[in-house]
Amino acid sequence: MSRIELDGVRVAVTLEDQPDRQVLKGVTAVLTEQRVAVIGANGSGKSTLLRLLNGLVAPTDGTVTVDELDTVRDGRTVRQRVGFVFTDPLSQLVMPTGREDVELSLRRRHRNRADRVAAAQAVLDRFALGPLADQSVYELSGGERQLMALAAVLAADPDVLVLDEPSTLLDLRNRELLRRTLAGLPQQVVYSTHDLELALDAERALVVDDGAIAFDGAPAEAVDFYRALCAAPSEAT
Ligand SMILES: Nc1ncnc2c1ncn2[C@@H]1O[C@H](COP(=O)(O)OP(=O)(O)OP(=O)(O)O)[C@@H](O)[C@H]1O
Repeated sequence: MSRIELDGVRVAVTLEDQPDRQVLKGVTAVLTEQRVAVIGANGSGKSTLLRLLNGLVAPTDGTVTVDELDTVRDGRTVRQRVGFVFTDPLSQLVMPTGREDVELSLRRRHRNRADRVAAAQAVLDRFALGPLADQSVYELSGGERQLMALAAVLAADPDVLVLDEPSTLLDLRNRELLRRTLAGLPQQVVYSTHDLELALDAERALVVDDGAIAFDGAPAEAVDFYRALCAAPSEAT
């Protein structure tokens, strides 16, 4: 399993009315479990936390390492090892069709075209996406695109898979397919989700609240903590 370390990570952004808006306020955690879920309210900082893991977001202060590789200094290598599945599949699917996208992901593993084509077909079959593989990605439904984006990232066989709200667009059957797929993956998987059932599948769950890790532990307790947090009157009211 990989070892992900966040050490004193602060992420600040500059907004017109807030020159030093704190999106993450000093996050420290070592993630070694195979499946880690990140839950929390809208805007709490979950996506930002996940984006740190493959260098899509750089810490303003502190460091993030994956197997001792620094996500900023060794960003290119980290991105080869850490696959990232975006919430919006269209920010990810860069080729006209799903098959081409999956084949693109496989170019590093299979230099030979025939091997690449066969491997792409195997990945597409795993998600029952073969019949949709040659359609324009713009003609696919949101859920089909989401599965296609996951297939394309998995094709590259990353050591760590990071998924930002992977089940948002999926119907019940495809959500179950996603759950089975994540449960069966040999690599480390870190995902954010508003789907609390999906969160319960993890071995460890982080609850993010207002840019900080408010709870870190067993998923069932994390879900209880999050429910209590949501039930508590907000400070703003
Ligand atoms: N680059 C940025 N510039 C300005 N604000 C940002 C930036 N990145 C994140 N934020 C703000 O930081 C907060 C946390 O954003 P983030 O996307 O991490 O939240 P989230 O927990 O994933 O939310 P959701 O559940 O709605 O997807 C939000 O208020 C967001 O608007």
